[in-house]
Amino acid sequence: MDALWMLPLLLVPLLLLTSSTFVFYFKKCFYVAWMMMLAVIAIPICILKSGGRDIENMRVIRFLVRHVKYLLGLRFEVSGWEHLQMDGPYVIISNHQSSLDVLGLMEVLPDRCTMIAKKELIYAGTVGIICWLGGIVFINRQKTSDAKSVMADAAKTMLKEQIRLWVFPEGTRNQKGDLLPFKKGAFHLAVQAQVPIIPIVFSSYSNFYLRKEREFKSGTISLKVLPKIETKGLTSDDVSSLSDQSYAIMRSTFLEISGRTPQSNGPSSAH
Ligand SMILES: CCCCCCCCCCCCCC(=O)SCCNC(=O)CCNC(=O)[C@H](O)C(C)(C)COP(=O)(O)OP(=O)(O)OC[C@H]1O[C@@H](n2cnc3c(N)ncnc32)[C@H](O)[C@@H]1OP(=O)(O)O
Ligand SMILES: CCCCCCCC/C=C\CCCCCCCC(=O)OC[C@@H](O)COP(=O)(O)O
Repeated sequence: MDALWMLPLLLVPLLLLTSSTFVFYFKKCFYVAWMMMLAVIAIPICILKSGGRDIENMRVIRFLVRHVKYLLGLRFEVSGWEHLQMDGPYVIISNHQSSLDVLGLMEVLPDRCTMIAKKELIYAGTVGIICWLGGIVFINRQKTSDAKSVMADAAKTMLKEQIRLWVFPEGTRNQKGDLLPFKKGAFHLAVQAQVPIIPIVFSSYSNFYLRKEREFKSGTISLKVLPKIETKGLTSDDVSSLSDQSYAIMRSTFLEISGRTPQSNGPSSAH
């Protein structure tokens, strides 16, 4: 009888665990904290292995991040692996819905591949440090001329050091259920380096992750690697059509693997 007063106390955690809003915030905080902690482990390993900023550190980061999907109840179904089996440098472009994209990215990340990211990420504590150690190229989105010159340098480095770069051409995270119009940087980069573009499409997260509704359930994400798009012989005059071509195939793939039809999703290719 004495223990009866404890019943409400036991009910509180039970209610919390069944509340989807609580699960949402818990999983989000856990994700950030866990990645920060993984970065703490990765930093000394990377420094000991390669002495500082080096693209080879991405192997360490990839290895350490691969289990995180299980902790969040996420699964990735990858198709089109064969399109990544290619020698030499290339530019990967993919849609960008959330910071959770990092988990899918690490599923398919080829060797000698790093990313283009906004410069603010360098201030993200231990994650920022690991991004720097992994050779991530930081751009200032507020200053187009700076971003362009960093990308032009990146084109040279890609060839000199035989590296691959992953760019999110939408330029920002987007969960509107469609792709945002593409920015041109990734296409200039590929044309300047004369390397192929490999599009990779993540299916919509809307069946398990809804920011506004504060829902973060378990879910399966389809990741589709598409055939390369050649840029040999193209010039800056071809950048717009290259971007339009990439947008069209990625958008139709996005709608297809997200279980939607182009007609059911508002205006087509809204550039
Ligand atoms: C253990 C813990 C692990 C943690 C792991 C962490 C992994 C982290 C993963 C991190 C993931 C982080 C992910 C992230 O952080 S995503 C956010 C950052 N990424 C991006 O923004 C990439 C995509 N953006 C672009 O490509 C933009 O175009 C840039 C940023 C370059 C400029 O954008 P901006 O908005 O300022 O300008 P604009 O696009 O309107 O272009 C203006 C004009 O300039 C022309 N132009 C553009 N570029 C070039 C060029 N290179 N050479 C010559 N010309 C060029 C262009 O054609 C246009 O001219 P016109 O056509 O109108 O005449
Ligand atoms: C000093 C502490 C600062 C804490 C900041 C928390 C940092 C996040 C930590 C762990 C998350 C896991 C790694 C995530 C890396 C992904 C970054 C990302 O997705 O950046 C967003 C960027 O693409 C587009 O930015 P906007 O949508 O334009 O905005």
